[in-house]
Amino acid sequence: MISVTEMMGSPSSLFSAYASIMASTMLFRSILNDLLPKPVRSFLVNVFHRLFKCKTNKLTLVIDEFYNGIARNQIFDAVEVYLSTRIGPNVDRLKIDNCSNKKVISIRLEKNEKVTDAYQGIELDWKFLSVEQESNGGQQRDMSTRSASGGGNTRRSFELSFQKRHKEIILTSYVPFIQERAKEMKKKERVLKMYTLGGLRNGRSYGVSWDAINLDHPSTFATLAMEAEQKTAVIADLDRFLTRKEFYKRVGRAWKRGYLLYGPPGTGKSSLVAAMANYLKFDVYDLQLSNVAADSDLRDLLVGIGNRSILVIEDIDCSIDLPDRQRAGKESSGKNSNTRPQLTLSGLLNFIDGLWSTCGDQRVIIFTTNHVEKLDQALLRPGRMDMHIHMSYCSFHGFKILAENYLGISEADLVRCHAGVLAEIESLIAGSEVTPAEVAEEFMKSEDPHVTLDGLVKFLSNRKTKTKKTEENGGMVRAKESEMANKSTEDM
Ligand SMILES: Nc1ncnc2c1ncn2[C@@H]1O[C@H](COP(=O)(O)OP(=O)(O)OP(=O)(O)O)[C@@H](O)[C@H]1O
Ligand SMILES: [Mg+2]
Repeated sequence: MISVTEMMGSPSSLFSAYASIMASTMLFRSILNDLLPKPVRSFLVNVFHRLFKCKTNKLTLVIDEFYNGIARNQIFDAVEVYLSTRIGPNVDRLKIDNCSNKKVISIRLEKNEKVTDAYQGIELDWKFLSVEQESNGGQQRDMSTRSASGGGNTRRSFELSFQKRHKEIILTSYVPFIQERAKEMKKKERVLKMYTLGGLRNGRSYGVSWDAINLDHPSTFATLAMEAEQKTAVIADLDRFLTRKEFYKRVGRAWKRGYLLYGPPGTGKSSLVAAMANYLKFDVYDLQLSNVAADSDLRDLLVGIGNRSILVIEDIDCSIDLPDRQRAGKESSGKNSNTRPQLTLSGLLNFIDGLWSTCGDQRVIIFTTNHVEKLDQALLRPGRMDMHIHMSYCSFHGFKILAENYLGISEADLVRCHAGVLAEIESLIAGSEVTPAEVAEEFMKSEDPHVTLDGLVKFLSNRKTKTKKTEENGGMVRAKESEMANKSTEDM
């Protein structure tokens, strides 16, 4: 980079100097092209460039989006947030998006846009770059290149230029200042992100990565139908987790917490994940294990997860046929040992306990399952998942929360205006295996509370009759079977 300002005087002389340099560069190049072989040519061009380059008094810091091609560069994220407050009249193009229920518009620079800033009297020039990379056919990849926002194989970076003599102050004071400001801003107007697995580029040559969208899930602890003590226990656990940085450090444990949510479909496991994310203000990383082919991909993904985040692995029992440790061991020593290594349960557990624990703070991991009985014991043993949360069928308490959410009727109003139907619902709902999702669906059918509550009574009665019939049929089948069994023993 040539610092013309330092070498020349007025603007017109600056321009003519620049023009003459450009002209001589072009002339020099064309002579070289005609006369000299390529290696000599490139050598001379390098020397020519270096001659001018050594006169520059500007330093440019390059801040790539990804560090090592895997982990997000936290400075990049901070700069992106910080620069959104520094946009001046010279910027022509901006990207905006918003998260409807939060009324927050997030503003980002478009590619090649520039922003100027000043810090302790130092002039600073920022530029945002976004470059589509050529595919390299699976050979060595550019380690700063990943896709973070759905774009293909794009290298996104910021460049910060300033006078060289300010290097120390910029690195030791300005950059930390940006990080601090960004942290404050994020805390105030935090728009949560939901990360899912990105598409594989070039077949498998670029591995796997996360794509982000804004997380706009309305579920909160207030809207969640859950037993009161259970809800209080989960909230208290999260609060404790958030404030125990020193504790985790003192006892030498990674600052992470694991939750296993289990229960039938439609009982609110995914809703609880969203409520936890909204409560903690943590981003969510939704990992579909069935799309992860090998331990090495899993490692890349786990390292690429930011701090203050929730990693969710839904339906752990059926998302992948995780071979248990013994089976995996036997297979690897058998004839298939030279095939591509597959994702194993031990690989998964090791990442949770090992690698991931050592890099990063404030991580929550959540597994959900409909079939806790199918899970490998290794996953259930104490210390692996810190809290097991059973999401069950809708209770009377759960019904009242849903009535308030969906119909806007408080418990007091239910007692006052719908006492008769309320008593019926209380007796029907106990022991009936109706999920909160089913109750919520009944509540969606009409806006008139009388109609809705009567509808729910009908639904619960029907369910009770059906359950009774099924039980009776089951009983008859069992009686018939034992009768036949008895008969066959008598015949012998
Ligand atoms: N406990 C609950 N509290 C409030 N709403 C609920 C609850 N359970 C279910 N719902 C409603 O039902 C819908 C489905 O629930 P959700 O996806 O959370 O269930 P799930 O347990 O994750 O089911 P699955 O096991 O099929 O993934 C939600 O969008 C929500 O509207
Ligand atoms: Mg779910």
